[in-house]
Amino acid sequence: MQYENGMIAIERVETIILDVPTIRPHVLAMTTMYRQTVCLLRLHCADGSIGIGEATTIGGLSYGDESPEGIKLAIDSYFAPLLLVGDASRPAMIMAALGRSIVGNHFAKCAVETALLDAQGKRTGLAISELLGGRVRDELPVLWTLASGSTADDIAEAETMLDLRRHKAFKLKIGKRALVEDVTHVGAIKRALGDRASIRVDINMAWDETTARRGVAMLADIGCDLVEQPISRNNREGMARLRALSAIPIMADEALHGPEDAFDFARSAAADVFAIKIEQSGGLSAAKAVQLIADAAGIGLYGGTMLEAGVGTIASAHVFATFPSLAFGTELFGPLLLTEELLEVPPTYSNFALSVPSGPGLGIALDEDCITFLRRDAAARPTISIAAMQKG
Ligand SMILES: O=C(O)C[C@H]1C=CC(=O)O1
Ligand SMILES: [Mn+2]
Repeated sequence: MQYENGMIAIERVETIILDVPTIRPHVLAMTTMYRQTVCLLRLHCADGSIGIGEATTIGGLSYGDESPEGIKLAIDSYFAPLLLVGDASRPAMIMAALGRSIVGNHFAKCAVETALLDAQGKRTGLAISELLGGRVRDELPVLWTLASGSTADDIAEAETMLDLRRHKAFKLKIGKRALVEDVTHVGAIKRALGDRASIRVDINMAWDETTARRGVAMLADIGCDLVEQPISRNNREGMARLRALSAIPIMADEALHGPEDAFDFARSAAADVFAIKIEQSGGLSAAKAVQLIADAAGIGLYGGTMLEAGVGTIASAHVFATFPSLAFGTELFGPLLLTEELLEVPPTYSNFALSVPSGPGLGIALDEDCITFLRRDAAARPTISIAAMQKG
């Protein structure tokens, strides 16, 4: 229904769970990923526009407090009734209404806001980055995570990425093994790559503060450039103490759940850098608010990922493209970790950067055959093989 007063109804809210294998096991302190599970959202609007959004987590519930299945349930049961009475031409009004009625659920809110802005962009002819105030860059530097679980394989992978000119900054996932073993692993990779690459580490909260104090000093000595979330997301004072002692920047990730956390981190001088994630922040506008707080406080910025597939990655890219300064680049490599490409035209990675699409909305289209193939609820999966699909 298109209302006489110009309101545009949302006629259908569609959520789909997709399971996508990873190209290799991805070893993090809290889980090893063999696949990525995506909750895909489509908002079918009365003017014929369809907005798409994505909510993706890492390792089900092992990283944060929302899971893809839980997000689907929340959207189907609690978001949909509110969306179905909303005006799709007023995304901010809908998001404010959702904020009043639904506590938390940041990942689900992010998927909804992405889909609303995608539809709004399609109907106005503007890219999401332009709807968010305008982009200041068309390309984003992209790092790669070395997390195969083997030092030799990680070095070989990094050499390949450098040869391909795809990545020249690498994040190593540590915290699972003993401290000295981890530092030896980082040191071996740094020695092998030398000045050709920037090496950073992500501990994913696996250390206590005492271990972190030793670990950060050891990492600084071997040429590591950045330490991400070394301790619990609940230990903000510990982060401030580590930051005060550290010779290299300390970055907050898991502890940052939107503007309120960002404000408190800035006030407590508890991080040098913020890893901004659109899902953890509670949506694209909330991520923008985190950026503004960081800029005002002189905190450096890094564009983070929840290892989203194409939709969430491009939504993040639109937001990060609006950041005036992005001193530490981004890690928007999610689609490259997956064996299947969900988009009709894959994201472009070249010269160590991701190109931000410029078409209306997200500027992307889903590959419907691939979605049909990957959806968990497919009654009968098509017999066509993935290899055959890739050949076209
Ligand atoms: O940053 C995280 O903690 C999660 C994620 C981002 C890149 C990666 O490999 O894992
Ligand atoms: Mn992290």
